[in-house]
Amino acid sequence: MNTRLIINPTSGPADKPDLSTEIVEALQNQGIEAELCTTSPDEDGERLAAEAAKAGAELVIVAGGDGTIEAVARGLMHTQTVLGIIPMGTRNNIAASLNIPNDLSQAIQTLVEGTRGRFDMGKANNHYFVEVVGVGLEATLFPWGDEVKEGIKKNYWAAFKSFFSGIQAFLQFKQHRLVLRLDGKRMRRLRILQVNICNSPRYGVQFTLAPDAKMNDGKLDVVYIDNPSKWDHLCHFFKAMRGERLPHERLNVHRAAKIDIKSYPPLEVHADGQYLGVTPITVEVIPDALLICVPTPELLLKFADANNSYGLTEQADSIFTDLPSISV
Ligand SMILES: Nc1ncnc2c1ncn2[C@@H]1O[C@H](COP(=O)(O)OP(=O)(O)OP(=O)(O)O)[C@@H](O)[C@H]1O
Repeated sequence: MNTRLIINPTSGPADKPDLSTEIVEALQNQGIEAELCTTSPDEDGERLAAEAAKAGAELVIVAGGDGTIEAVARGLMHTQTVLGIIPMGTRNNIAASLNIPNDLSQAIQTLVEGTRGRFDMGKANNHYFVEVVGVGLEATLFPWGDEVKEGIKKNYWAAFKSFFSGIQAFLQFKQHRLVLRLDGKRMRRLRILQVNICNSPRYGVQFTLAPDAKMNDGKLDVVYIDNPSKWDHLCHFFKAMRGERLPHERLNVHRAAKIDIKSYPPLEVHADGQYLGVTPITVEVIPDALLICVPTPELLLKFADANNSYGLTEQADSIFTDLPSISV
């Protein structure tokens, strides 16, 4: 089978060794001969993936974190090339949302014995994303989050300073008035700190903000607390980090295919951590945008029996048992 392997050798924690050789060997042991390409700071993987799809590759395997997987996904959108995922990042939210294990041998077993299914992506104005759009406080804080993440890899003092700048920005941030339209229907005006529009259940620092979001339902989950205090907001996110939902009477979850947001004054927007500017914004689902290789329910049971430490997210029942597994 015509296969390309795209590796980001820098994905994951700073002390993680480059596992390229192990990955290539582990694939070869399973009969997968892949053409190896590596990403660089100027080539995130999108072009490498698009090029492979154009050349007729049946499978593009990406070994990297969420940023690299997302770039490769963009390159494969609306093609017949299957995306295979070997999670190598720090957070691995996309893999977790698709029940793909972090364990290298199980991820490769998924490529061999798994099944392919079509999954949705999202579009925020003209930007394609896989996980989430955040409008408001989170988008304002994201640059500090990234600096802390980079600082932890390279310079603890810089991470510490960024952390305190982030706290200052959090304290200064005020509620905004916002008008939300779901599938063209007008909603009442809200007062919010943040609205999230989720394609996948999990994103960021392992926030499971939309535990019921499915990446193959042709919808996006819209999550917000109307008129929250800063304390409500913190509790909401600490709960989401533990995979739980805050019991709060003004916590709202809606499902829609198209969401329009206006706010006064404008709020900052990010999609999967990339800054997109400020509101107004239109976010739409792109149904069935991507073919991805995922574990079958039987494989998930095998993985659970093997007692791996990975938390499965209950998407198994919506994953495609009727499609043939990918042959290598
Ligand atoms: N060869 C390379 N050298 C340095 N940086 C690279 C290289 N290839 C890609 N990058 C950078 O890696 C980043 C993407 O990292 P990625 O998201 O895959 O890993 P992560 O941040 O550790 O994982 P996660 O997003 O799951 O937490 C991008 O900023 C990209 O520019």
